[in-house]
Amino acid sequence: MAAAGGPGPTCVLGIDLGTTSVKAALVTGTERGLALAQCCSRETQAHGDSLGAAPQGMEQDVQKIIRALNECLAALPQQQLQQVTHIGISGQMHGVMFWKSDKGCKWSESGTGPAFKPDKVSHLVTWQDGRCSPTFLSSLPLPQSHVSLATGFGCATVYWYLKNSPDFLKAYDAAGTIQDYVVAMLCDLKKPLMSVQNAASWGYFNCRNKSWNTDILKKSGFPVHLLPEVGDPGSIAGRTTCAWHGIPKGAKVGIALGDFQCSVYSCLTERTDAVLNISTSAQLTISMPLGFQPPEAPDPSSAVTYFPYFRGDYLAVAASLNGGNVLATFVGMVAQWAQELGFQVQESAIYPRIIQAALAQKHSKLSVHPTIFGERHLPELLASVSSIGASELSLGHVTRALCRGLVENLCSMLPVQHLEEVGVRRILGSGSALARNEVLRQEVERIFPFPVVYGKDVDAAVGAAMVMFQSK
Ligand SMILES: Nc1ncnc2c1ncn2[C@@H]1O[C@H](COP(=O)(O)OP(=O)(O)O)[C@@H](O)[C@H]1O
Ligand SMILES: O=C(CO)[C@@H](O)[C@H](O)[C@H](O)[C@H](O)COP(=O)(O)O
Repeated sequence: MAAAGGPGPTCVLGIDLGTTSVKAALVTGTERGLALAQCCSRETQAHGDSLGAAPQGMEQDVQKIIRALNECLAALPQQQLQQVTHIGISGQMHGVMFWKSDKGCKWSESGTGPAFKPDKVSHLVTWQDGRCSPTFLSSLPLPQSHVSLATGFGCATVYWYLKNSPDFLKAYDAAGTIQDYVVAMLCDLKKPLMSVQNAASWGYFNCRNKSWNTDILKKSGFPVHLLPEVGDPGSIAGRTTCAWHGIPKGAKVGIALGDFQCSVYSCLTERTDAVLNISTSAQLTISMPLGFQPPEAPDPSSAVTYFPYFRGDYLAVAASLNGGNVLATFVGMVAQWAQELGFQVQESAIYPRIIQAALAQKHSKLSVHPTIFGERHLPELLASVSSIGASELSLGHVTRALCRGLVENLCSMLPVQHLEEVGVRRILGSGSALARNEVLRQEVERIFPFPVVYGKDVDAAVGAAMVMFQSK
């Protein structure tokens, strides 16, 4: 880990509000550098198809996300939480939730000190939401942003509500990502604050002048009052207004960050590193040269987009919609088939079995193109399987081919040859789906002609904490 920056914090809490799980990490600063003292993760189980009325909608129950957050903090050692002076928060990007600014949560005594629960809040419409069809998106004004607009992006979702359920928006006066919501509750912000990283992920945001496309949005009736204030990644959003799970009142809270950028920040040390993150989704990324500015207009057909990082830097990212979520869907399919055959099998028991089965099958001729969720640059190209030989039908063959297909799909978006041309010398692996799946790691090591180094499965939470050590 990087060395602590100066006399600053000594104990920082990092949080990642991911799509599948919440991660918390306690990072301490010592004279020998930063150290991960404790960590915890809890699955949110927050998904639910019936949560939202929209077709292809993908919403999460904010109560369940915050419950997982509270469980994580309650599981961390109290005496270390009492030493926390800074809190860094990251989370799933693009998504949007709404709340009433004066009734966003209710504080009460929990077993480990004051904690909050959501009050007048909406569900979280996540980055996996598909309610905004290509036809609907093309009916919206053209953004002045280098990021192409896509379904699941906050501004697109707000437009959807404006057109399909305008009364829904009238019930709220604040909006943000789930991580912006948590920052606003901890610091009692009347107006949410959002980092450039998350603003860029919503669409209709100009990263060059760090401002929303307010004129364009206003002309089309967009409720611009819902747009958060925007600040620089790494800046301080405020201080906690009360003790929280033993963390003293007055702890500095960083502006909320993107989970992907924090995963990268946790491990990226050389500009010749490429980072491969496989969590619910998957990303392959390289640093752009200092001073790089993205093009004024995006190329919607490009598989690579430019994410704002820290200190005005950008990352070139192959951001796939198909990562751990494809494996999770495959496991769910196996569980469903077993149930239809009269057997009850827990999904948590299926993961180790399919991984063991695939470890016994070093090779598989099956070819799986795994994009069951499409890709933003090719939304219509769904998954396919080919080269299906009679001897290739075991659970091990299929799992091995599926893991290989996930990695090959990322490489089709950001080819190995390009990595070699820009001087990449090492792959840094992050994300739980990678950390927990040896077959996936084997396929990564088979496909990339570079050494591969792996982080832990709490990378974004550690990255969010590390950012606080650099803050003033
Ligand atoms: N028991 C398990 N063994 C291996 N992989 C798992 C297991 N449980 C979940 N996963 C994988 O981990 C992924 C979630 O990773 P995680 O880092 O928690 O996601 P996020 O950061 O997006 O919340 C799932 O999509 C699934 O593919
Ligand atoms: O889709 C993109 C980027 O466009 C991904 O970075 C996506 O936003 C992130 O994976 C989400 O923030 C979800 O992250 P995770 O829950 O998969 O860790």
